[in-house]
Amino acid sequence: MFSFVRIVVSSFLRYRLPTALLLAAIVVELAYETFMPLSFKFIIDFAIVPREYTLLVIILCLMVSGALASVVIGILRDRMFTKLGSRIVTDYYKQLFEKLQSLPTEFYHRTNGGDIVSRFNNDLISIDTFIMLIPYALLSLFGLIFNVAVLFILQWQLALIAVIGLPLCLVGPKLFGPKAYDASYKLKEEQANIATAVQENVSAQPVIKAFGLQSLFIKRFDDHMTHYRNLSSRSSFSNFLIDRTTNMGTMILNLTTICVGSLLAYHGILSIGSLLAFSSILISLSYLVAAITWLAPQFIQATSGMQRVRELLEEQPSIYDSETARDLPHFERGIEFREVKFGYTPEQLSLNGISLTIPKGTYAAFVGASGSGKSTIINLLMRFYDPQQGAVLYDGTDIRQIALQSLRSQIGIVFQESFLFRSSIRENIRLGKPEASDEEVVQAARSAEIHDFIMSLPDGYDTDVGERGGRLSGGQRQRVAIARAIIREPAILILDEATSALDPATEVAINATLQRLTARRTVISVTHRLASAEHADCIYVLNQGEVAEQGSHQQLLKLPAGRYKQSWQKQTGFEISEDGYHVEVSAERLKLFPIFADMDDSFLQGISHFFATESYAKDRTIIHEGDPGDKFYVIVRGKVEVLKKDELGGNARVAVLSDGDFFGEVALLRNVPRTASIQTLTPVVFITLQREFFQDLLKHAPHLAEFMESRSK
Ligand SMILES: Nc1ncnc2c1ncn2[C@@H]1O[C@H](COP(=O)(O)OP(=O)(O)OP(=O)(O)O)[C@@H](O)[C@H]1O
Repeated sequence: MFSFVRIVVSSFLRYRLPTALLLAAIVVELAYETFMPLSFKFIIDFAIVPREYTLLVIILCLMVSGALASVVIGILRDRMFTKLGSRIVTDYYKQLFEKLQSLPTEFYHRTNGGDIVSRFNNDLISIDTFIMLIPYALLSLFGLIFNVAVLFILQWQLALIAVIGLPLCLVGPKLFGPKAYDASYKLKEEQANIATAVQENVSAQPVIKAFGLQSLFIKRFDDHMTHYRNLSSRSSFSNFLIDRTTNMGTMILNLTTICVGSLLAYHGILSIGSLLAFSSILISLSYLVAAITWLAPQFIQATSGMQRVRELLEEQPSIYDSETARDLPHFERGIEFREVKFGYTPEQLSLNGISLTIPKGTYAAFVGASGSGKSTIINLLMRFYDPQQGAVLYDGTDIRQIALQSLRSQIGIVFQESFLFRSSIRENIRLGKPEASDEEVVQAARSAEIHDFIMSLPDGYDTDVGERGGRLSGGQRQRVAIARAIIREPAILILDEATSALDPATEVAINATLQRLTARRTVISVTHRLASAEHADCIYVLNQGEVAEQGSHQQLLKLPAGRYKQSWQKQTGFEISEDGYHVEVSAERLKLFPIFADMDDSFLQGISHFFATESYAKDRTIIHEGDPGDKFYVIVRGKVEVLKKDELGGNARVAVLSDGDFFGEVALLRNVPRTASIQTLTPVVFITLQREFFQDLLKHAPHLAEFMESRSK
């Protein structure tokens, strides 16, 4: 609590003049408010009883002008304070937001989005509410001190009783304050959990609907609510107890002093005017104590809110410019990974001793199965993380010795799903180079081959792209993202699965654009789709965090039984029509599936005509665990995840499948329930074969039917 007061005081001290004026205004108001009850003594004892008319008029005039001055000064103070208070609060918002910009990717991987948002939504708002009450708090606190001082001037014995009794009022806050603080802090944590749960639930609606998980999530939310209810009632009850016990204290105090005061007045020890002044000061004291107890819960909420805000402000970024960091001069020679070992967690290495060099002006592609470490290469190249061993070097300089801003300003990156901000197309492109002229924006859009489309829109470059770019198609979004990356004329262009989430026709078109754009540039591409890497100068095939093979497409195809060759064979053999709605598969390719491996070519030729093409958007559940199985699926393009129900009723990912992978072969032979659910992670094109067609064909080849049966047993 003291640190909260210290932080608030230091925030005010940054604005010394307005703070000094504010305090002066408060002193004037206090003087008037304390004088008011005291006026009874002067009016009765010095003017009415001795019948001093002139003095009476002077006192009344003083009271009226004092009231007027107090009102005017009060309004000025309100005006001044609202400006000062909101400036201080916006400073906190800014500090927190700036902090978020400085925190590394690793922080965002381990922190819930809802928790961060809740620090803005709940914690800063409780601080805001209390700061706006500060003048009121100061008036109440200093009012208490001023009034007690006046009591001593009036009658010290009686004042002593009041002062001894005052701590009675503080018993409640002392006893219940820590409990209220604790409950308030936990309540805020739970509010953050609820925000996270709601945020996750909204994003996961397609999965929730597809798997019929509504009741499971309602049950989980109920658990949150039970916890929230308990914490909320604990927090409020502690605050009520503080309020109630303080009021009891003031009641006892008032009663005692009024009784004693009346007895003193009866015996002529205290004048009537003093008794009246005394009791009205006591009444205002009770109001002040009530005000302070009303403020206590706000103070407690703000203190626990400030604790959570400070936790975030004190978060130490793991990636920052070292004191010796220098700007990277224009990128000239190349990038080197030297014996790089890196793991996101101590238990698992995601890159295990990577050594390679990418010379300037070349195209390097990283390919490999899901989880092989492709994205991790980019995370280290961008210095989102630092390696635990070895080093990443640009032009021979360790990346840790390069100023981050100068490094990233030379890199343009296109992600798999490029985030567009809710503003115009022009502004989205310009984000790549904030100082770019309109001509440069148009030039970048032309290079990304989206200028004509933009010009066909009624608002052209001023068209609002909608939330996350939702008013544009996936391909258009990606082209805007390409324009955003190249407007800065980056020395290095990074493509992180840049075309993987697109439908086949759009993918082909954007790959063609990229091929034109990437000529003579240093390009680093990460992709699971080998066709996108075919033209690279060097392809690195990653396997479990190591480079398993490297070389050009032709060199890699020559490696006998090489990983690349196998993956290439797996991903090729499909002919996709231009619109992407029809896929032909060759008999040769079918032979690579174990179920067809021993069948003769003419039979496979026959089967190939019975494959249907099916396309699905991202986040669709195409197979539910337990459903009857009647189809064999081959992924022509795209990624799916295989999910199995866990003990808690949720779905656990057991594998990720991509181009050339297949599932459900047993469904060709008999009707067995699906053993897992399949959900698309990107738009996916499948070819599928129905059991009834396959079985019909088998009828014409009885020897194969027998063979298949024997294999399946
Ligand atoms: N933030 C993270 N925290 C912990 N482990 C991670 C994290 N990101 C990736 N990993 C792990 O590191 C390994 C390499 O992951 P990476 O994302 O680089 O693979 P990838 O080849 O890009 O896979 P994909 O093609 O599925 O994106 C995987 O085992 C993955 O589980």
